[in-house]
Amino acid sequence: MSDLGGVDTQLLEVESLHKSFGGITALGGVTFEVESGTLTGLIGPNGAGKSTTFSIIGGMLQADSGAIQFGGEDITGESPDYIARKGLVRTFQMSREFQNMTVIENMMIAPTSQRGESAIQSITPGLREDVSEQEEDIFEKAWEMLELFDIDHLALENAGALSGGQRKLLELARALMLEPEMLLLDEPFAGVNPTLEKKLINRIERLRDKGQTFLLVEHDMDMIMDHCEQVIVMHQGDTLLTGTPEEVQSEERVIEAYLGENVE
Ligand SMILES: Nc1ncnc2c1ncn2[C@@H]1O[C@H](COP(=O)(O)OP(=O)(O)OP(=O)(O)O)[C@@H](O)[C@H]1O
Repeated sequence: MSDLGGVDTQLLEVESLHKSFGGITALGGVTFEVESGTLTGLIGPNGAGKSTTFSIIGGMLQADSGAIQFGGEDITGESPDYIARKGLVRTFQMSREFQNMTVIENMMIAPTSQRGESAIQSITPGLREDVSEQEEDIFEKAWEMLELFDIDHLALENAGALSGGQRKLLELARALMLEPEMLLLDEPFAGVNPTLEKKLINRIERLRDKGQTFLLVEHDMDMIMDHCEQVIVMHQGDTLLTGTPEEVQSEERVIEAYLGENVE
C-alpha cells in the first residue's frame, strides 16, 4: 500500500490470489495495486491468468485464497452485483435477452439491471412524477453516451444485429451508464476498426482525466505502451512486475516471458 502525504491513492489492491482448475494452477499468488485515476494495463502471454484475475475481481469467480480490497473495503468473495454497487464494474458480454432489445433499451436498462434493483420495484404510486423525470434523465444520459461512442445512429437497431466491434462499444457504453469509479476492460478493442479504436481510447482517456480508473487487458502492445501510465505484467499465473511502460519494455524478464510464447 503506498502513501502519498498520508493519503492512500491505491483504489484496488489485489493480494496473493490463488486459483486452480482441477490440476491446473491458473493463478499462483497474483498481487498488484491500481492507483486511483489511472489507465493501467494488465498484460501477459496467452494463459498468463489475466481473464481469471478479472473474473475473480469482478466477483464472477471465487479465488481459492487471497484478498481484494476496493476503496479500502474488503470485497473478496462478494457477488458481481454487490461489487458493481460499490463502483467496480467489469464489462461483460450481452446475454441473449439483451440481444433481442434495441440498443437504446439496452442502455436505459443498464443502470437498474446491473445494480440488481428494478426501476419498477422502486416506483411507488406517489412517486410516479419523479420516476418519469428520472427516466428522462436516464434517456438523456443514454443518448449522450451513444453519441460519445458514435453508435447513436444504431439506437433503434436490435443489439443482436450489431457487428462484433459495435457490440464491444455498446458493452462499454452500458457499463459507463453505471458511472463506475473503476472499470475492468477485457480486450475492449477486439473487432473494433482502427478509426473507432482511436476515438474509443481518446474517450477512455478523457474519462480517466475526470477521475475514473481503468484496468485494461489488451494484447496490442502499442496501445498499452502509448496510453497506460502503469503496466502490470503477468506470466504463468503470477505477477512479474509493475512499472511504467518504459520500465516494463526495458525489463529483461518481460522480454524473456514474451519470447518463448505466442503473443497475439
Ligand atoms: N474454466 C477453466 N477451466 C480450466 N482451466 C482454466 C479455466 N479458465 C482458465 N483456465 C486455465 O487457467 C490458465 C489461465 O487462463 P486465463 O484465461 O486466465 O489466461 P489469460 O491470460 O486471460 O489468457 P488469454 O490471453 O489467452 O485470454 C490457463 O492455463 C487456462 O487454460
